[in-house]
Amino acid sequence: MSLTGKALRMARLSRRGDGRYLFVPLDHSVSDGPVVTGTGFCELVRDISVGGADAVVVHKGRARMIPPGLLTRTALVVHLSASTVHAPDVDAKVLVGSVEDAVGIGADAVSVHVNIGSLTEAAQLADLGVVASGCERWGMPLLVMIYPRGPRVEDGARADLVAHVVNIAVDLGADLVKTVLAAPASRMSDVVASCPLPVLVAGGGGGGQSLREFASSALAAGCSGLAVGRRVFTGPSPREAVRELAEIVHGRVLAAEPVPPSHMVGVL
Ligand SMILES: O=C(CO)COP(=O)(O)O
Repeated sequence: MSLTGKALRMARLSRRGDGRYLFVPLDHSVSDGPVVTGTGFCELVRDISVGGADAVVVHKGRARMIPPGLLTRTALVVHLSASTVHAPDVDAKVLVGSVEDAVGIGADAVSVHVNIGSLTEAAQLADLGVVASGCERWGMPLLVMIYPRGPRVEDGARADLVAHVVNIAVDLGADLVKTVLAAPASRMSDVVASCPLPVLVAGGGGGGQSLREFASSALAAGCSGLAVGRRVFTGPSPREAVRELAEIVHGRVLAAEPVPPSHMVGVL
């Protein structure tokens, strides 16, 4: 692959260079409410980085609060979509930023969320098209978070539906796709086989499965990675949770890496 902005940034997204990805989304502060108390955010990012995550996913304003020293080994994905639990339609994602915003922040990638089957699917697809064009112009990798989700979707974990939505992301310009783990998890291999791009699965709230079981079943089905948020940052030790996940995703324990000194963490 020749050196382009997209190729260089894509390489930064897989920290071990193995084409596997462990992302920790922290965009829940927009959708659901604060992830941690104000001053704890940088410590959380530090734990996530030391634990071995490949990237964090945050909105642009929060991204500006992360001390740069924390993002030398862990990449930054700026999320461009938003909706909240208070909306009349929680599935109606809107764009709240641009690829140019993300370039200015120094992002390694942007992400966009699309709910196929939602009442505003058409607008979300149009937004994806705009962002994908911007990503091509700027050499910015595009992570598309795409789900069968909305009033017209009876079973959003059905493998054929999941295969359909990931291929929409492929057709509209994604570089990486994030979606739901199909149920049963063994059917996720059909989804992965249908998709020419790396597929990451979202962590979800648990549903009775341990984090290790969830992660192992996703990787066993051929997924290229995970995006786990709540089960990292609501647990007793985000650093240990990330370490455990990194071992499953990358297949080996991280060699001891120096912990960034606290002066690089700063305060909010
Ligand atoms: O990708 C995700 C949110 O953007 C997944 O988050 P959860 O692990 O909290 O479901």
